[in-house]
Amino acid sequence: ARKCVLSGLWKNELGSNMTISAVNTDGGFTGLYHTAVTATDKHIRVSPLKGSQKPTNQRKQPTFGFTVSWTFSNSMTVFVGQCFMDDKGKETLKTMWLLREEVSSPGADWKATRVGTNIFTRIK
Ligand SMILES: O=C(CCCC[C@@H]1SC[C@@H]2NC(=O)N[C@@H]21)Nc1ccc([N+](=O)[O-])cc1
Repeated sequence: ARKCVLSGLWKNELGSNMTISAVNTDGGFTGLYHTAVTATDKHIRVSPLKGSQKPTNQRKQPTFGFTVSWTFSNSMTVFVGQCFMDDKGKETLKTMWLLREEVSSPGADWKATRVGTNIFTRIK
C-alpha cells in the first residue's frame, strides 16, 4: 500500500489485537479491540473502539487517535499515534496511550491515569 490506511487487522507487542473497519471519507473509523492484558481481575472481553485519522489523500504517514471503551471494566483508554511505512511498504503504528480507571472519589483522582506506549504491526 502506498499510503497507510488504518483499516485491517493489527497486533501489538503485548499480544493484543484490533480490527479496524473501513476509514470513511472524513477519516472516521470504528473497530474492535481484544486486549491480551488487564490490570483488573475481570475476564477480558472484546471492546469497541472509535477514532479518526488524517486523510491519506493529503498525508502518506497519517496521525490518528482512537478510544477504547472497555466492556469488562469501568475504565477507558485513548490511543494517539502515527502510521509509519518502511521502504518495503511495511506499516507500523507507533502509539502512546492513557488508561483511565474509575476511582471512588476526587481524592483518588491523582492515581487514576496510567500512560504507556504500544507498537502495532499488521496481522496478515
Ligand atoms: O485493565 C483495564 C482495561 C484493559 C486495559 C488494557 C491496556 S490499554 C493500554 C495497553 N495496551 C493494550 O493492548 N492493553 C493495555 N482497566 C483497568 C486497569 C486497572 C484498574 N485498576 O483499578 O487498577 C481498573 C481498570
